[in-house]
Formats: sequence, structure tokens, C-alpha cells
Amino acid sequence: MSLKRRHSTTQNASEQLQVLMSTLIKTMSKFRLAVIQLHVTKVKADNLSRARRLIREAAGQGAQVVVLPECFNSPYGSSFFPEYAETIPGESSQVLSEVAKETRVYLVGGSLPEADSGKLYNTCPVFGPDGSLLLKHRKIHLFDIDVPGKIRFQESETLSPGSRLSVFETPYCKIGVGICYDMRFAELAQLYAKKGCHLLVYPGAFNMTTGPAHWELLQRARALDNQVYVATASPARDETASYVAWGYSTVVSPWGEVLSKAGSEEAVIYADIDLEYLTDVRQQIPINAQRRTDLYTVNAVKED
Ligand SMILES: NC(=O)CC(=O)C(=O)O
Repeated sequence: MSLKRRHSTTQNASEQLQVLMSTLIKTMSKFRLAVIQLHVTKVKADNLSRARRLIREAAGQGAQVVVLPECFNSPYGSSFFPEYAETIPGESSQVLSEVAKETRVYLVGGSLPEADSGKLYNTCPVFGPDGSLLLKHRKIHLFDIDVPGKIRFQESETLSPGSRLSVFETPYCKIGVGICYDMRFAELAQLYAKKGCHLLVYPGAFNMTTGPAHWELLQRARALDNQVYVATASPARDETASYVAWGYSTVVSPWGEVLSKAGSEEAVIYADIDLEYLTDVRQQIPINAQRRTDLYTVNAVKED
């Protein structure tokens, strides 16, 4: 082969590689997120089989990341936590691991009451597409509130708080995990953004008092002040339950827009997460570069 011909063959190969790389980057910069708003009952076996069916449905619709709600295997309530508590690994996390592997999705396993060393936690296990347990996030901020005449709830009566931030990597982006009340703490979301997360997921079960007042507002606030995508997954509303969940699982864009939203009933909602769009928003309104870190800053006190 002549030198000139060999040079042009090498050039073609390198151009093809560049096209391939840019197609790959474009492919990796978009993914489909599914949020499952599960109807949770007192029958754990039914909750598990319904979750499995809806995860399969979501994967069939092209979802690469799937999120379940808080307390997906048990009713939400202090009297239920000890009764439904399991170790991780355990029965429910085994089901999640199997279905993540079967459907090849990243699975944010909502939460379940976790028993460990004589304590109970409200814990979200996350699985990779090979079924491996990537992390478990123990709810950091316990839901202890008292709104007279409306709602009093004291998670700390039965649960202990977690004390770790939880971030996992996917081929698309880093994802930060919080559970429900964790969403009220802007600092946690800021730390996740600082760690490079582009999507924050909060399995959560707001109620008929705080749901209409704060649920969407908090998600849009977290999305907007960090310029990230935010997704929440609630159990479906069950008026006969002792704690009535608000529902309205939602996905919000870095612009603060609601991209997808369930009603109060069982549903699977989808959103196409576009990381190039996130970059555009950050370039257009460059608050990250404009932050006055000479005047204020948010830091993690404890690093893993
Ligand atoms: N259930 C929760 O953890 C939080 C909640 O309902 C609220 O903050 O409101």
C-alpha cells in the first residue's frame, strides 16, 4: 500500500472513530427514567409481585433507571415498621436484585423498613443491571412533625437515622438518593450537586396535609437551585390506610418544569432525561460559576 493511501485509510478510521464516539456520548447523554407509583397494601407478597410486574413493564417501555416509592413493601406507619422489617439482603431486596438483573435496569428500590443490629432504619437499596447491591441509603432526616389538628408523625419512635450521603454512578450520570423528608433539606441536595449528581431521586410518601402544600414546590426548588433533574416516587393514595399518601409522583427538569406527573392512583410515569439540556441550562444561567464561595459555602462534615 502506498504511503498516501495508508495515510487516507488511517484518517478515515479516525474520522469513523470520532463519529462513533460522538454518537456514543449523545446516546449516553440521554436516558429514560421510570417512576412507579405503587399501590401498597398490607400483604407484602402482593406488593412484591406488583412491583416486579411494573418494573418489567417499565423496562419494556425502554426505561434504564426505575424508581419505586418509599415503603414499597409495607404500609407506612410506626406500628408497621417492626412487623415488616427485613435485613438487606433479605426477602424483598432479593426480589429487587433478581428483577433488576432480569430487566437490566438500575433500580432505586424505594424504601423498606430495615432491621440491623437491633435497630430499624427506613432504607432505600439501589441495584445495578447485574443485580448487585450498589448502595443502601438510610433516611437521614427522620419525619418527626406535629401540625396541630392535622398530622403528628414521629418516625424516631421506632426508627434510627442514617448518617451517610448516597451517590451512585451510571453510564449516564451520577444519581443522589434521599428519602422523603430528606427532600426538605436543601443542604443535602446541594452536596449531591457538588458531588456531580445530575439527577436526585426521592422515594417519598407525603400526606394529605403536607402533600398539597409542599410536595411539588420542594421538588421544583431542589431542581432549580441545583440545576438538576429531580424525581419523586410516592405510593398510590389509599383512603383506607392509616397514613394516606398524597401520590403525584413527579419528574422535574433543571429548568424547574414538571416533565411528568402521576395522579393519585397506581401508575408508571416516564421522563426522558437529557444531560445536554442540563448543560445548556447551566450555561445560560451560570449560578455555579457565580456562587460567592468567598462569603458562604455548604460542606459535608463527614465524608465516606
Ligand atoms: N413522610 C415523610 O418523610 C415526609 C413528609 O411527609 C413531609 O415532609 O411532609
